[in-house]
Amino acid sequence: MDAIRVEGLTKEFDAVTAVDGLSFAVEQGEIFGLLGPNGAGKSTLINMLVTLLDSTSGTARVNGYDINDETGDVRDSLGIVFQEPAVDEELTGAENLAFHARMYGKRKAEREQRIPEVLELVGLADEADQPVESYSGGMQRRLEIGRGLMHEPAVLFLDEPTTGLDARTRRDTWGYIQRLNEQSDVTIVITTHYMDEADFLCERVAIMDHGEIVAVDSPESLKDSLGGDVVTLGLENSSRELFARLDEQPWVREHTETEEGVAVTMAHGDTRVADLVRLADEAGASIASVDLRKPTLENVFLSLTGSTISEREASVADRREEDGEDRTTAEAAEVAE
Ligand SMILES: Nc1ncnc2c1ncn2[C@@H]1O[C@H](COP(=O)(O)OP(=O)(O)OP(=O)(O)O)[C@@H](O)[C@H]1O
Repeated sequence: MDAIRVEGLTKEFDAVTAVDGLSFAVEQGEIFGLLGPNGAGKSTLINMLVTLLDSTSGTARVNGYDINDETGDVRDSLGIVFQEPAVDEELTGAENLAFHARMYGKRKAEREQRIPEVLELVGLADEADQPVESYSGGMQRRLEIGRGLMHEPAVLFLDEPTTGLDARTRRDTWGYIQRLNEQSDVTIVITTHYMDEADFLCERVAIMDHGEIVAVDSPESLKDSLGGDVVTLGLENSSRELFARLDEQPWVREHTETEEGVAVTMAHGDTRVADLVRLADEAGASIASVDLRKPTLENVFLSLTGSTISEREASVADRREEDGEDRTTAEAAEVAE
């Protein structure tokens, strides 16, 4: 059974189709990323999957339960960590977890067993009895994640888990997320607009744009679909012999003469630089420079959508500024429903 199976899921707000007929599946135990610029529809999708928002049409199952007909079972089987802080700063880490566990109806004995387990998982065992207001930003985020794990959900949703954290703390947080996925086998769904986060953390990534999924695959395959890494050799003398030798190599996908020398496309370019230097040497070409470029998920997004993520975010920000009032009204109507 898939952890999540989505079929034709759609959400329309008045004038906007925020999620447009999505179909995809998340396997059990994987870290799955929803990657896209602000406004792509990630939060709307997650809110439907966790049953906080009704869909306009389509279906989805989370842990086998239907999001329209079995909302209670869906909620019991998942954990969610929102972007906004949900822990009480005046309580200690352990007290926050105890409070959450009581809300989920866990008995005292269960709570006493689960709290230290969770604190250990998120690396806060030593700070369990300190007030949360003394925690750093990264520690608070880890406590939020721990809170989402208290009732042992099969699927954990993390909405933009490292937004607002500095670079070092973001990397540390990725490490904790990976470890808890390995240690507790929980399926993790992350929304992010950070390319490096999706690349580093996720086994598979769905790239979202304008409410649609434009590609789903592992970061490696997505990047590989662009044709491979490009190593550019700057040459002091143009060498026909080198081009002939490159033609003979089965691992060379393509080579093009450039102003400075030759650009060679291949998989795993970093392991081929030594081969290229040897070939140039054998062909009597002298190398002036070597440059290795690996495609990023940003390049993948650009090739699939024709814009960079930042260009998309800038245009969404402009649009939101223009019709800010309408959005607020629509949101209020939605909440009131
Ligand atoms: N309550 C609402 N009423 C009207 N339009 C909405 C509402 N919620 C979202 N939208 C619109 O739906 C689209 C998708 O928004 P959504 O928040 O799901 O995107 P996102 O990828 O999660 O981006 P962000 O990270 O900025 O939340 C956007 O065009 C947004 O303006």
